[in-house]
Amino acid sequence: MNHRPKKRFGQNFLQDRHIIDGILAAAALEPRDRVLEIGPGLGVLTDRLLPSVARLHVIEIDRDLVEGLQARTAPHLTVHVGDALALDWEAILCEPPYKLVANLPYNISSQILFKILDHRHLFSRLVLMFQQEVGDRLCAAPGGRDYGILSVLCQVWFDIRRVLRVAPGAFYPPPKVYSSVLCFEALARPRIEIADERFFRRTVKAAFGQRRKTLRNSLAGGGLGFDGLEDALREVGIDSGRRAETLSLEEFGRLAQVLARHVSPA
Ligand SMILES: C[S@@+](CC[C@H](N)C(=O)[O-])C[C@H]1O[C@@H](n2cnc3c(N)ncnc32)[C@H](O)[C@@H]1O
Repeated sequence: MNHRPKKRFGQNFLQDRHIIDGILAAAALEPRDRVLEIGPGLGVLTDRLLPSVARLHVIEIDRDLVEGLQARTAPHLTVHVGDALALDWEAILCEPPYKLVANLPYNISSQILFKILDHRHLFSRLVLMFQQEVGDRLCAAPGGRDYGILSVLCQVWFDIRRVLRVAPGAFYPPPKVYSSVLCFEALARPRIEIADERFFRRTVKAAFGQRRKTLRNSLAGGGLGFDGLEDALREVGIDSGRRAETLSLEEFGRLAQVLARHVSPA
C-alpha cells in the first residue's frame, strides 16, 4: 500500500521484525485473549495479533488507513475509526479484561496514559511503545529527576518494566529519538491504600506542580496548603521542606490522607 506517513498523527511505522516479535512476546498472548490495539496504522502488529487472539479491537484515527484494515476480513476483528482519546472505551470493550498493545503516537502518550488510568479496570496487561524519555519517567524510582506525576500514578496500579529499547531505524520514517517498549502488569490491588483517587491525583499533581520547590510551597501553590501543614506532615513522618521527587509511593499515600483531612475535596 502506498501511504504517505502523516506527521500530525505521529506515524512512524514499525518495520523491524525483532521489535515486533519482542512486543508480542511481552504481550504473552493466549488464544482466549481479547486485545485492543490503538493506532494499528498499516497493520504490522494487527496481522501478528489476529491469529493469536480470540477478539481484536483496533482504533485508528487516519481514515486513509481504515480501508486497508477493514480488508482484513477476520470475523474477530473490529475496526473502530476515530480518536482513541475521544471514543468511549467502555462501549467498545464490553468483555474485560483486555490486553492493550500499541505503538503509540508520541504526541498523545501522556493523554492516553491518563485515559488508561481512568479505565484501568478494563485491562490486565499493557504493552506500549513510548519515546524513551517518557519510558524512563514511567519506570523511575524516587530521588531522580525522571520521577514525576506519571511515575507515581501508574506505579500505584501497575508493575512496570522496560522490555525493549528501540533505535530510530526500527521505524519508517525514523523518529528523531530512541523509544522504549514497556510492559504494564495490572496489580491485583494498588500498592498503597487510596481512599479517594481523584484527591490522590490532585495531591500528586500539586506536589510536582513546581518541582524545584519544597512540598510546603508547591502544595500551597496548588491550592492544598493550610495552617498547620508543617506539623501535620511531621506527624506522618514527612518533612515539608522536602521536594516531591524524593517521596515514595507510601509517602504520597500518607500525604494525601493528611491533606484530605484538612482541605476541602473540591
Ligand atoms: C506510531 S504509528 C504506529 C502504527 C503501527 N501500529 C505500527 O507499529 O507500525 C501511530 C498510529 O496511531 C494512529 N493514531 C494517531 N493518533 C491517534 C489517535 N488519537 N487515535 C487513534 N489512532 C491514532 C496513527 O494514524 C498511526 O497509525
